[in-house]
Amino acid sequence: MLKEKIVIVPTYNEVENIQELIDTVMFLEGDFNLLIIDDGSPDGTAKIVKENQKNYPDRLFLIQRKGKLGLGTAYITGFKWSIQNDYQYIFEMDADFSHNPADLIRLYEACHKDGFDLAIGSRYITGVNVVNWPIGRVLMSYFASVYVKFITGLPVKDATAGFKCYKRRVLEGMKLDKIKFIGYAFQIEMKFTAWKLGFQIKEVPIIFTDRTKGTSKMSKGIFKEAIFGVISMKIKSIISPYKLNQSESILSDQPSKLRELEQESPASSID
Ligand SMILES: Nc1nc2c(ncn2[C@@H]2O[C@H](COP(=O)(O)OP(=O)(O)O[C@H]3O[C@H](CO)[C@@H](O)[C@H](O)[C@@H]3O)[C@@H](O)[C@H]2O)c(=O)[nH]1
Repeated sequence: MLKEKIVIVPTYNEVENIQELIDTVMFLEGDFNLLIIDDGSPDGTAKIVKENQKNYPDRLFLIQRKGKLGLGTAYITGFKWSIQNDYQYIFEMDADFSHNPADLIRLYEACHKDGFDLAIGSRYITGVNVVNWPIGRVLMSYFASVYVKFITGLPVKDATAGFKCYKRRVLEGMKLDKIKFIGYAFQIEMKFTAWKLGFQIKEVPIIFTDRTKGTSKMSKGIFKEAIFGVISMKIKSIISPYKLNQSESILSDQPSKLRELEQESPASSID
């Protein structure tokens, strides 16, 4: 199996969605592989992933962490694993079908055919393409993007979007260990860092449909982190401008780097 595309999906209590998600991604045209980062979901999400691995031993992967450590650190763990395993196109996607897996193909094409470094599935290119979110959540999300643009200048209409395709070099070019946010502010920080490093970004219009199964993990803490985080990110970028990661590759020395990764996340196991 060609190690070209890997879709990273963080999960916390997604037992009602995970089986359908695996089936959908595995049957999608284009050979997308799937990496689930589960944070010890008490509802048994990881158990279902493990059962499915028997059918897709070379395409479905699972990293289990011992507790709920946040969306941001889950993705950073997944990015490092994906680089380590030589993937070229690395995707972020939610587990709950708010992102339509069929749109993975459009994100891939924006990078592969059109040559962009980072493709973002965007809700706010033409109006507001969000279905079934309460009006308060839509307004918060929309104005979060306006706020981010006002403070930082980031030329992206959907700053908190969590549906993306990165070319490998974007993630290699970042100092992933310096990414500091763990909630949805992580999504802003990743885009801001890619933009500051000069990568080419394309927003691809998508329709975001609220989950019909399970619950959102949005909290007041996550909201606060985003509000204050944007200001601190902007100040940090003035004090010490972003620079490309100059080490040959963050994972060039594989055995020793693997050891480092294991030491960093002693509470995780990879299947
Ligand atoms: N491993 C792990 N996964 C997590 C955690 N918190 C959330 N997740 C997983 O991350 C995905 C998104 O979480 P939701 O809680 O469903 O997000 P949302 O409220 O629908 O938020 C959406 O909108 C945000 C703001 O626009 C986006 O930033 C976000 O990515 C997402 O698209 C889901 O697959 C969920 O299981 C965590 O601490 N650990």
